[in-house]
Amino acid sequence: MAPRAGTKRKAKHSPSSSAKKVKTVHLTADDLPWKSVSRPKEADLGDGFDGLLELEEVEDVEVVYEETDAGRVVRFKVKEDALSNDAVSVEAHEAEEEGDGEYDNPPDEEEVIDPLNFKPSTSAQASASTPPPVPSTPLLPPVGNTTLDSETLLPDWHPFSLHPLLGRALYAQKFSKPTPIQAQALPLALKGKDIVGVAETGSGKTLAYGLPILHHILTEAISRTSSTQAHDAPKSRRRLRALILAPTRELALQVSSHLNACLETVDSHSSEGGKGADEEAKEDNGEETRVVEEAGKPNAKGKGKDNGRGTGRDNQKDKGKGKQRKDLRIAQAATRSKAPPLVSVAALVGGMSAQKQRRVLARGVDVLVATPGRLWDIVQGDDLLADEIAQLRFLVLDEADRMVETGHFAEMENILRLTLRQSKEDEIEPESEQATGLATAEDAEDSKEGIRAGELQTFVFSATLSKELQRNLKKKSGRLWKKKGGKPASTLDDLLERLDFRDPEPAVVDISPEGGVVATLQESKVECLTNDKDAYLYYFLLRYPGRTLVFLSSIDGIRRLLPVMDLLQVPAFPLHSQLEQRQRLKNLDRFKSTPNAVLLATDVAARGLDVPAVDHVVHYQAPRTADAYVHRNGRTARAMRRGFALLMCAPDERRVVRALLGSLGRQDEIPDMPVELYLLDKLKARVQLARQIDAAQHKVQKGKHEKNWLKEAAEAMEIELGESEQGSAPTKRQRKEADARVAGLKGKLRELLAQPLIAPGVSTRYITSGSVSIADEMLTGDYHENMVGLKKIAAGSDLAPAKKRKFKVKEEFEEWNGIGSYDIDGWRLPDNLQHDTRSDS
Ligand SMILES: Nc1ncnc2c1ncn2[C@@H]1O[C@H](COP(=O)(O)OP(=O)(O)OP(=O)(O)O)[C@@H](O)[C@H]1O
Repeated sequence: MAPRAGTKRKAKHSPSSSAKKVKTVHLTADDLPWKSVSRPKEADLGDGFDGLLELEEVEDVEVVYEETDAGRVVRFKVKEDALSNDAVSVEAHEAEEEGDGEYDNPPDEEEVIDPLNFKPSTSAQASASTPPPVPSTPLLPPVGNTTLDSETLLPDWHPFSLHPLLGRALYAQKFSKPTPIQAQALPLALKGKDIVGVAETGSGKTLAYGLPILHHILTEAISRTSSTQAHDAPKSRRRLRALILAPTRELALQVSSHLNACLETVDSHSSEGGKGADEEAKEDNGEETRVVEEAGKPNAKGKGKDNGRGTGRDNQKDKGKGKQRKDLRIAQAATRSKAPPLVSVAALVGGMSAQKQRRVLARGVDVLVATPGRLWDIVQGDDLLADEIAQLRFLVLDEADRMVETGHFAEMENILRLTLRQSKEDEIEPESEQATGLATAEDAEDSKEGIRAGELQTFVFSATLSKELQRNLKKKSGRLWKKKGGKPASTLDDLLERLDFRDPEPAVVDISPEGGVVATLQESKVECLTNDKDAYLYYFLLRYPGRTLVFLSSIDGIRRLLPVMDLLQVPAFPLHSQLEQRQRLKNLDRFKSTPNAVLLATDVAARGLDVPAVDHVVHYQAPRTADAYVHRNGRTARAMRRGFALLMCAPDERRVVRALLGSLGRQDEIPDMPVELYLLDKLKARVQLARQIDAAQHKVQKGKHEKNWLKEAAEAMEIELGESEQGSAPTKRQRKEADARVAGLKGKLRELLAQPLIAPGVSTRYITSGSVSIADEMLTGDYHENMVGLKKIAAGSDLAPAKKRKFKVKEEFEEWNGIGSYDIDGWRLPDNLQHDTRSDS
C-alpha cells in the first residue's frame, strides 16, 4: 500500500517557548484518534446514520474550513486539556499534500505540547493508544475475579482445552455443551486439520470454525503480550490472521457479532481487574478464589493435598491453572492500560462507508468477516491487505455453495487466488518476526498444532454440500487449479478445487440429517391456486400466531404483497436486495423485536440468518432448488428449538416440488395443513377487499404520476398539450371520486376486520369484542377462541401423519432432469431463472 500523503510531519518548536512548548502535527483525517463505539442493538439509528454499521467517534476535534490558494482545506483541530493543563493541539488536513511531506510554517506553532493518546506517526499507533470500546458487562458466573474452572462448570467443553477466557464466554452465553458439529470439528481443527463441515441449519457451525480461530488468536495475543510488557499496547499493527467469507451482508455481520459476543466476555472479564483496588489487593495477597488457590496452595476442594508432592497429572493441571492465572493478569493489565481489545473482529460488507472500512483495516484487525464483492473492491487498492491475505493463518468459506450462485464468483476466485501458497514441495520460510510483528511463541503454537509457520488452515462449512462433492474434495489437493489455469470456474466443485487445502485429505465432518430435515422441524404443505395464496397466508398468520418468515421468489411479489398485508393490519416488513442496507437492517431489527411480525423476504434471507425466535417459515412460492428449501426451512427450528414450515404449492409448482423432494431423497409426502374452510372464506373476503383498495390506490398514484410526467415533458419541450392528451390524466373531479372510493373501501375493510370470525353454529351472544380489530389482537398474540370458534393451537399440532410418496424417487429425478435445468450437485436452475439470488456484497 502506498504511504498516505500527509502522514509525514515536521514539528517545529519555538525556541522561546520553554514553559509552553509548541508543536503542530499535520495528519490526515484518518490519523485522528478515532475509536470504535458500540452500535446500539437495534440498527435503527435514525436518518443521520445512512448505511453505517460500525460507529466510530473522535472527541475534542474542531472542524475548520480554510480558504487557501490551493482551494478549500479542511483542518481538524484536536484540543484536549492534558493533566498539566497544557493545551494539546493537533492539526489534521483532509486535503492531501504533495512533496516531501514537510510543511512550511504551520499556523499554530505557539501553543502545543506532546499530544497525549495521539501518537501521530501512523494511524495504527494512534489507535493502539486509543481506549478500547467499553463492553457491556454480561451476567457472569459467580466465580469471582478469576478464570473459569471449566472441568467443573463446563465438563463437556473441558476436553477441548479451549482458552480459559473462551470458556468464560461460553459459560456466560449459557452454551453448556458443544453442539454435535462443534464436538466433532473442534478436535480436528485444533490439531490443524483442514475441514469440510456439513451439518443441519442452526446447529452451531459458526462457532465450530470460530472457536478454533479465536482460541488460536487469543493464545497468540496473550503470549505476545506476555513476551513484551504486560501493560504495553502492541507495538506493531495487528496482522490479519483469519478471513471468513460469507455470501450476504447480513450473514457476514451476524458472524462477526457472534464472534464478538464471545470476545465481549473476554474483554469485560479482563476489565474486571480494573474494578477496584480492593479486589486487586486481595488478589495480590493470594486471596483469590478457588481456582487460583488450587494452583499454588492446598487444594480447596479437599481432593487431596498437593504440598509439592502431587501426581504428575495434578502438577500438570496446576501448571495449567497457573498459566490461566498469568493469562488473566496479562489480560487485566492490558485492559487497565486501555489497550485495544485482545482480538479484533471486523466485518467488511457492501452498503456501508468504504472509507470507514479502510480506516478500520488500516488500524489492523485479526479476523475479517467479509462478503467477496466488497472485499475484492478494497483489496485491489490495498497492497498491504493483499499481502496479509496471502499470509493468512485461517480461511473460512461459510455457505460456500451459496457463494457460487451469487454472481460474485469472479471476486471469490480472485480472493482465493491470493490465498494460494507456493507449491507444497517448496520449503516455506518462516515469516520474519520483523515482518509480522509477532513473537516466536506463535510459531511454537503452530508447530504444536501440526501447522508450520506460513501455512493456511481452511474450513468450508454449509448445511448443504453434496456427497459427491465431498468425495471429490477428498481426492484433490489443489491440482486442478494448476491444471485449469485461468479458466473461469463455474460450479462449487470448481470453486473448491481452487482452495489451497494443505491436507491431502481434508477431514470431512458430515452430520447433515437425512432428507435435509432438522429433527425439531415440522413441515406441511397446502395446495392452492396462485390467486388464493394471499388468503391462505392470511389464514395461516391468524390461525397460528407467531413470528413468521415468508419467502417469495421475486422482489415484485414482495412489493405487491406488502401493501395487502398492511391493509389487513399484519405487521409485515420487506427484506430484499434492492433495499438500502440501512433499511434492510432496520427491517430485520423490527422483525426481531415485533411480536408475531412477518418478514417478506427473497432468498437473500435464506442462508445463515440467525433470528432465534422465528416460529414459522412459509414458502409462499416454491423454492427453486432443494438447497434453498433446506436453508429457508433452517431459519426456524434452530438450536434444537421447535419450528414449523409451510410450503404453498400452486398447480404449476407441483412438478418442481416433486423434483425437489426427489432430490432430497424423501420417501414421505409432506403432510397437508388442515384448513378450516369457513374461516378461510371469511378471510378471502377481507383479502379481496384489501387487494381492491390497493389496486385503486395504485391507480390514483399512477394517474398522478402520469399527469406530472406528461406535464413536465411538455414543459421541457415547450409544447402545449392537446385536450385529448390532457384528458389521459385524471381530472381533479375524477381524482376526488377515486379518493372517495378508496376511503369507502377502507371503511368497509375496517368493518370486516372488526367482525368476529365465528364457526357455523357458534353463538355470538358471548362475544364482547366490540369494535376491536380481531385480526389486530390476534396478531399481537391475543387469540380469541370465541371469536374464531377454534381452540388456540400451535402450528403443526393438528397435522395428519405423512403419507408415503406414490412415485419412485428415481423417476422423479429423471423427470426433472429432463428439463435440463439442474446439475446433481448444486441442484440449481440456470442463473436467468433465479430471482434475487445475487449476493449483495
Ligand atoms: N454450544 C451451543 N449451545 C447452545 N447454543 C449454541 C451453541 N453454539 C451455537 N449456539 C447457538 O445456536 C444458534 C445457531 O448457530 P449458528 O448460526 O452458528 O448455526 P449454523 O449451523 O451456522 O446455521 P445455518 O446453517 O443456518 O447458518 C445461534 O443462536 C448460536 O448462538
